[in-house]
Amino acid sequence: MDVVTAEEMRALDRETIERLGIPAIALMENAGRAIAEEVIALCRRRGAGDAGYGAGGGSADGGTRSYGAGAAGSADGGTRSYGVGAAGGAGGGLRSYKAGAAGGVAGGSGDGGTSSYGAGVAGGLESADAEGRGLGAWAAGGGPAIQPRGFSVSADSALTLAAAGAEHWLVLAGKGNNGGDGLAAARHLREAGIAVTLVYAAAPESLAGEAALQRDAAAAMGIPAVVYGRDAVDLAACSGIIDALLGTGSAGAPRGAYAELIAAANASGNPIVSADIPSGLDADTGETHEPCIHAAVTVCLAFLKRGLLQYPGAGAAGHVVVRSIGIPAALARESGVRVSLLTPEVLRTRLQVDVSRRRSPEGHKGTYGHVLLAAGSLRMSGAGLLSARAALRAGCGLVTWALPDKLLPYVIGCAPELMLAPVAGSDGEWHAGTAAEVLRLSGSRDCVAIGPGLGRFEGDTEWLRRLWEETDSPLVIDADALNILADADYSAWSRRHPVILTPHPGEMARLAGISTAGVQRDRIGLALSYAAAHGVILVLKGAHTVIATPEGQAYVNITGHPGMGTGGAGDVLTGIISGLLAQGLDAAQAAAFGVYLHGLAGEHAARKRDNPAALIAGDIIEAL
Ligand SMILES: NC(=O)C1=CN([C@@H]2O[C@H](COP(=O)(O)OP(=O)(O)OC[C@H]3O[C@@H](n4cnc5c(N)ncnc54)[C@H](O)[C@@H]3O)[C@@H](O)[C@H]2O)[C@@H](O)CC1
Ligand SMILES: Nc1ncnc2c1ncn2[C@@H]1O[C@H](COP(=O)(O)OP(=O)(O)O)[C@@H](O)[C@H]1O
Ligand SMILES: [K+]
Repeated sequence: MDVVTAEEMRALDRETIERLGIPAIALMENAGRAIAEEVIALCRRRGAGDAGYGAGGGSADGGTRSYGAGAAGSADGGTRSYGVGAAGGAGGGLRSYKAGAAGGVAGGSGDGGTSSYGAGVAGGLESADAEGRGLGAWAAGGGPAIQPRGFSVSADSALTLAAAGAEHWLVLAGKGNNGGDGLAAARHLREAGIAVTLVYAAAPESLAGEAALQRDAAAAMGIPAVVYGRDAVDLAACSGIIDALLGTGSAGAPRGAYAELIAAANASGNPIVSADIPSGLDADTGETHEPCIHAAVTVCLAFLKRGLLQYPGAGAAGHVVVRSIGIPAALARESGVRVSLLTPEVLRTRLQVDVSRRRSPEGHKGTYGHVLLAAGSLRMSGAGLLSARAALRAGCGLVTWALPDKLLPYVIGCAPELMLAPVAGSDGEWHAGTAAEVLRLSGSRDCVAIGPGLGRFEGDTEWLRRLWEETDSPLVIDADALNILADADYSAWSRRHPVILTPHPGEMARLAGISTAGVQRDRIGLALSYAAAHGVILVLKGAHTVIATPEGQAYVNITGHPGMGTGGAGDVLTGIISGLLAQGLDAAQAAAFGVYLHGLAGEHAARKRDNPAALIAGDIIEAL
């Protein structure tokens, strides 16, 4: 699934309208319809008493694929493959992305529009609803009790709601195309029997283009409308709010009526469904302006926007559903969009990773590679142990752990599967003179990982430079080895094999020479620019870890759990990536798949505890 900036989205929009000839109003209609369907899905879930938004009914849409990324996301045996709706329907290409914390399989909206009677049914509520209405209408019309062969009738299950009369939604409409999307949604909701009132943020006469057409269509249907600042509006007096104030055309903090409506909507306590992005969010960076909508659901149109994946924006967006609106998905790649969500599909198709981690029937330990780890010091020997054990669990054949010799007696037996290679360090610390020994050990290894628990020592820059320049295999650089790099001007260091850097935001700040807040402001943008400038694979850790390649490709991971914020979790990641490298994955594959597996293991580990706060790094290894 591709992830775009606002500018890329505008270019894709133009391309669709101008080159493919798909009218802008058609895209807006599709957007409005999609938003209305998601509002109805939310109403159904609420009717079913589901407070979280992750447990809706199944999908009747053959083209609907849901991707669960919540803490207790879809339990699919750990493969996280897409859930495909049971029955066929129209409307292919609809994809949803679930980022909420609530469990369950994300419920797509049903689209039984072209299905024959009784087929194309969604799970639970939707099917009963669709059939019930269809029968009722038929009977009321006095038609035959038995349908003639070859003739079929069905209600539009996507737009049917059993208790529609209990709902009244306000549509907050800005004067741009985002407002136009909201106005189109209002008509579809009205068609579903839901009461709707439009709340214009600006004088309706100021709307232009397609948004003005939507304004006129809504007026022609007699949908009631008020103008904020001119008419009295009580945002608490409704059952839900569509936020169609600002989208990707938003610039800076919301002003005037927009700001007041956003604040009032948040204060109303009503669920808010945002069109495309929550108003007040920077669509590119994920920064939230003051004020910013706190949405229950965001119906993102056509492609995921970067801001919806980056915190705090990802938090403000609630449950994110990406809906296709008629812009061909393939256009993104063709137009040079280089950021994608790290899904199993992306791992398989774009990164060519064998996600099954299949073993050859005739394989042996030599088949799966050998990791050399230079890590651990007196006070942080556990970091090395965690990395080494994680590398083994990632499936590599052998792991040799090079460590200061004083530590040897203490770690012998901790992990009998490991090979230990003591180097000079009678005080339990690393020394510059060990470079030659580490280099010798690295000679017959498939990759080298440096850093967890390493500590700093005199001459460490020159020590790292030698390993950087002379090891004849891919390198993974973590923890204190990153701090050594940050203090060195390593741009002149030569390197023949790929390097993977795995900084957390604090380490990234030191590497980039900016503040940690500066790192978090636009993680995707920073990861891309740093990786390209320094010719490294960059793994910027934290919630929604970003993996960026020197060639300008980035992947955003959504596996993981807040319980993973615990000492040593990063050491485990270093081990996993190294273990995958040793098995022959290339650097981008190992970094991306390693991050993905690490997050997945964190989720599994969190589920095993009574409370995920109890999670410790070793649990992640055991859950691999
Ligand atoms: N493929 C696409 O890109 C499509 C986009 N659509 C929608 O169009 C949106 C983009 O529409 P627009 O480019 O018209 O822009 P927006 O509708 O996001 O906002 C632009 C309007 O808001 C005002 N504005 C901007 N920043 C403001 C601020 N900080 N405070 C107050 N007012 C502000 C501007 O003066 C302008 O009138 C998307 O987010 C999406 O919802 C859909 O119509 C379908 C097609
Ligand atoms: N809220 C979160 N959601 C997902 N993953 C997280 C979260 N918090 C931490 N992690 C993951 O846990 C790991 C922590 O790494 P790091 O900060 O380097 O820990 P340490 O240095 O103690 O090993 C990273 O891979 C990070 O992405
Ligand atoms: K919006």
